Amino acid sequence: MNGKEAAGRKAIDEISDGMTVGLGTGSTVYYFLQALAEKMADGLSVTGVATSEKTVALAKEWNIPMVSLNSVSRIDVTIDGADECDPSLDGIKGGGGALLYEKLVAKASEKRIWIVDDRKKVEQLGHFPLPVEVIPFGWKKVQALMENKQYHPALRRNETGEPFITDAGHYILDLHLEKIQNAAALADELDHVTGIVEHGLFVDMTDKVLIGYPDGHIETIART
Ligand SMILES: O=C(CO)[C@H](O)[C@H](O)COP(=O)(O)O
Repeated sequence: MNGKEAAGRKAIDEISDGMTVGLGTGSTVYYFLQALAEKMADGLSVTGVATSEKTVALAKEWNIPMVSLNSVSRIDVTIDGADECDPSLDGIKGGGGALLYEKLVAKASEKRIWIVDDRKKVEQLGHFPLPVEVIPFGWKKVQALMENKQYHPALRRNETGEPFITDAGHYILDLHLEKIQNAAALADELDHVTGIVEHGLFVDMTDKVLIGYPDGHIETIART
């Protein structure tokens, strides 16, 4: 057991029969999907809405029925990972490149729960590079703007050195900020830059965080 596995498996307690569940992306969500598949083999019935092609593939492998975001009127709960989470339950997501679909699914959800290991818990956001999804057309203009603002953008690349392409066909600029003084203000600023499709700041969007520790225990922080 490690912290990610502990948190991922604990999230199964949030799921009831008949729910429509948003399925996040990443190595912590992997453990949640595994636990979900086990429960479904025992008779639990849920429908999933995936946040990435990777999650679609895992869900198919584990026979978790999937529907598209367009075809559901509501999602009961979404279980997703995060790259950093601060004491107000704001965070950075998109380390796996799925931030756009993750935010769309999160916004369509009644309840949003993050599963993280203890290394993701921070006092202040920003040490983890902030992913910003940009359209390929003219992306260097957005990069130049981010450079002018001293946001230290770096184009994300894959193992072969090519630009990383998101499931929606966009590029990612990772902003090396070190410290984010005001997450809401930065989110608002990035929301208004032409060419930026989405960013990985999730502000006021999470209801509960399950933090897993290496010894298997869980710390729960809920929005009050
Ligand atoms: O935002 C994400 C993907 O876009 C992930 O939730 C985040 O990167 C955490 O991943 P992991 O659980 O593998 O550490």
